[in-house]
Amino acid sequence: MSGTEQARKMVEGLTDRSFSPGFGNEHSSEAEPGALPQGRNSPQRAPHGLYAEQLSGSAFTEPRAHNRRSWLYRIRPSAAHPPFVRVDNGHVRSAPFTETVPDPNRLRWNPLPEPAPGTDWLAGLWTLGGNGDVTQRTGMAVHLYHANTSMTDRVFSDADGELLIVPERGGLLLVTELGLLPARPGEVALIPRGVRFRVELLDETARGYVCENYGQPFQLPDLGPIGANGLANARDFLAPVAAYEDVERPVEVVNKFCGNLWAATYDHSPLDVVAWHGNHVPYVYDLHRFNVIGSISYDHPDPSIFTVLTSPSDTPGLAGVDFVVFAPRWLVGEDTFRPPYFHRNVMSEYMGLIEGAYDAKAEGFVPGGGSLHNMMSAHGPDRETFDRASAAELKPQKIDDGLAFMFETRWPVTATGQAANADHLQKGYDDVWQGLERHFRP
Ligand SMILES: O=C(O)Cc1cc(O)ccc1O
Ligand SMILES: [Fe+2]
Repeated sequence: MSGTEQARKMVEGLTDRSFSPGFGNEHSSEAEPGALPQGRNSPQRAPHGLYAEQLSGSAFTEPRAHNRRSWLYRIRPSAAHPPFVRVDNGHVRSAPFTETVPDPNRLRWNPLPEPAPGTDWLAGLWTLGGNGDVTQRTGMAVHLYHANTSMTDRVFSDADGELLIVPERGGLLLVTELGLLPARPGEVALIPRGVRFRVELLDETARGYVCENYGQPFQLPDLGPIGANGLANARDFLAPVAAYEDVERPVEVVNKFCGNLWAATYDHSPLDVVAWHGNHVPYVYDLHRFNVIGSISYDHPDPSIFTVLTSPSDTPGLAGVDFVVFAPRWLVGEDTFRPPYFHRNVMSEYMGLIEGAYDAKAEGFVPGGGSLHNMMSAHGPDRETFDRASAAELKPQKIDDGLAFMFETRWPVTATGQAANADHLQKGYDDVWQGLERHFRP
């Protein structure tokens, strides 16, 4: 059986009981009866001879509402490993991004080229740009991936931040310390800072996007006057249940630490957590569950209304990074230019397309590609979209042929050298706004 078939079989075996729902919950799970200690975290001898280990994602002293940690009960402690040594960073880059100067121009890329045979998810990870500083735990990076092979006897963890994975083509099976999470195009998965995982492919190739968030963990946005329900509902986020592997053979553990990749070979799989409890957990979310709220009178609402997850910065209301989705919805605005308006924003916007088309761009913005509109850059509908939307008959219209998203950040995104010089960087993107004639004739 090929790796892909095996991964598919594992996913077919998953049921509703293979997931623990809720956002930010205290989850608990055991893969063997009695493996999870009751009434305490650190008994003198953990059940079944397991080792207890705490993994924290926040300082111990942070307010309870922000406090994140999980207790893992594992076959061997993570500490049992030889020294980590530097390995090639491949196409992975980190903040501070200094290979190019921040560019005020509007940039747009085609999808990543085909990977060489035998490229796994980590080898296929390619950094487009970002901001902040990994050592200060501020900012974010935009990565893309294109892979054709499952990770085998190697796992990855990121000390620099959490990873929001946005598959665009091909399903993934994330085999994590806390259990199994499938993530297909249209779903997003989050791996918390420091959690080890392996990516197996459910299809021949896998392509997608990753937001690496160095800052405060993503949380659900406050709803304000929207009320107690809406946007992404907490119950639709799914954490895994405990599932461990008992593998005694060399496994390479790659750790991204302060911008570089380091590796140590364990003599066993570190995905050996038999039971766990806590709230520092991976999760998956189906973007089709997003409850889209918009204008039912007039005007195009600001895209903050489409926020799925937000990573607050130290200034209230000013996100280090927001994850925003443009999901199928009805447009009913009267006397309204319905697509995104022309704008110059203080926030910087990286946009990607998961399927179909985006309502502000008639062509050139394709699934697997992406655009970067840095702070204050002028953008909005291309000429074709402007002409069409200005003349359209305003009957109720369903936008149902596209799923686009945005990583929106308070700091400008500086491109990596490989992104600024990529063959797949589109030439002449500015032209989409050419030919917007003057109509004003006083
Ligand atoms: O297409 C964009 O540029 C993103 C965007 C969408 C929108 O509906 C309003 C403003 C905005 O920046
Ligand atoms: Fe924009």
